[in-house]
Amino acid sequence: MDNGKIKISRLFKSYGTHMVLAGFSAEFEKGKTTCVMAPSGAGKTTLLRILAGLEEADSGSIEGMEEMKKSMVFQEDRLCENLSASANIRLVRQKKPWGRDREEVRQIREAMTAAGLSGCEDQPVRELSGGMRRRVALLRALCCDWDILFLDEPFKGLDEETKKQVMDYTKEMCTGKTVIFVTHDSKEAAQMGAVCISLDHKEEERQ
Ligand SMILES: Nc1ncnc2c1ncn2[C@@H]1O[C@H](COP(=O)(O)OP(=O)(O)OP(=O)(O)O)[C@@H](O)[C@H]1O
Repeated sequence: MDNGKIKISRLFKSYGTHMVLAGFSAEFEKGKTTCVMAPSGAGKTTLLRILAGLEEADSGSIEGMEEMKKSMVFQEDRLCENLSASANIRLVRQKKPWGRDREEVRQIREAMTAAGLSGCEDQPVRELSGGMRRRVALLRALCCDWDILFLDEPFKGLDEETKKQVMDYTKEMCTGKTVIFVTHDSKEAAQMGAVCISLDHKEEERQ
């Protein structure tokens, strides 16, 4: 086993009679961003959920990520509506009460500023716009202790200018780390400096 790679071999996953993953195999290089591209419904989220341990494959193997701490941005924001933006970001961190750890306050403020959310720290997320909530969800996943990050269309719904700002910050935070990124948009993949692989292989695998 090559320690620098995550090796996925012949993953199968069906829902009832619907085969979503039909023997998917790939290698993801550690320390790099890999983009998984495929049309809608091809099974990208299913693959991420299996890799993140949220769902089991019917068969196949995944090697090389046993010890890795995982973080994920889902397609949905999955925020706690009544908590503030900063409290949502801190939910998945080990922490002292907010304000006691000056370094943490500095880090979160800096991240929020980088994502264009300066001034929203104490605002309940139910009062934020869709694009602001998306960025809180992204920061929550980025600002915790992780070895591998799964991004499921993380920039969806952001306007072009905000998207560029947030992508630049995300790329900086992901430099040298292992990221698996799902998108439909090849421009996003290029901007993230990602190596692209396709999931659109089902028919040839079935033959
Ligand atoms: N829990 C489930 N039960 C039944 N079918 C499911 C379930 N989850 C996903 N599917 C089906 O599996 C297929 C792949 O879904 P998935 O969400 O993985 O695709 P995707 O490539 O991420 O799509 P999109 O780009 O639209 O998000 C779809 O046909 C979907 O309806």
